Amino acid sequence: MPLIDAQNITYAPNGVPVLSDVTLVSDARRIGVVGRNGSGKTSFARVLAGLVAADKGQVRIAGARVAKDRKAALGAVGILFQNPDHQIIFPTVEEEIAFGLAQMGHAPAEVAQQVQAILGQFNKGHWARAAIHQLSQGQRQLVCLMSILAMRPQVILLDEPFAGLDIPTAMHLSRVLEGLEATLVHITHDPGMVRSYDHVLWLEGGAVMQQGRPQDVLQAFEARMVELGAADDLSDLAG
Ligand SMILES: Nc1ncnc2c1ncn2[C@@H]1O[C@H](COP(=O)(O)OP(=O)(O)OP(=O)(O)O)[C@@H](O)[C@H]1O
Repeated sequence: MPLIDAQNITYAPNGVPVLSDVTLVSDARRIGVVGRNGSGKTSFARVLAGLVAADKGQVRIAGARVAKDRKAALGAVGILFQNPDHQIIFPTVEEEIAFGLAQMGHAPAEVAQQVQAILGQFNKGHWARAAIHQLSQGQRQLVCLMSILAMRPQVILLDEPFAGLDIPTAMHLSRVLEGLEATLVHITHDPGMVRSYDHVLWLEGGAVMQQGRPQDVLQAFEARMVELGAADDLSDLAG
């Protein structure tokens, strides 16, 4: 079974069609998802992570039925949002990182040891007791990433993780992400971010417009974006 197996996903919260018949079945290690504002990228990420259930079709990541088996999902897939404040629940760094590990069922002593291990890996042992609200946005994003990595998911979903970060911070975080063993699914409206990837999926109006090799998909995507941008007709804007 492929690592990512999402077939014919339809998602219509409160009857509003957001995703229709979206399929991504892949073992590629670096996957990009591109699309305009409102094309359904974040919704697709939430379905892939099992945070919401598809209305039709099913998602398996590393064999786990992510929407049904939440405990297995934590070890299979992690999601890094655009805004760290949408993710952070706890006042201190160590509590935030410990939470997911505890949810996975690890004993308290093991949780404490793994929190120290992941902080040490990033030379941030001194952050353990730090108040998260006193960290910068880039630092809070790193706390979110460490929280995910501590759970060692096989797939990490990145939903525009660089928005709001300055160039050096974004470059640093980008290097950390690219160096990861885990499979990355990187959601972005910026084709430059995923040009070197193995597979790209283009969403348009909640459906797959095209998917395949980045050079093919991104060329078509960019041509379409320039065409739309050049048009005067604002009625063509999504939403
Ligand atoms: N729970 C919901 N109920 C109703 N409509 C929704 C819901 N979730 C998403 N939508 C709608 O689905 C569409 C896709 O939203 P989504 O956030 O997935 O797009 P996106 O591609 O991530 O956009 P952006 O790049 O602007 O973040 C939008 O029109 C949004 O308003």
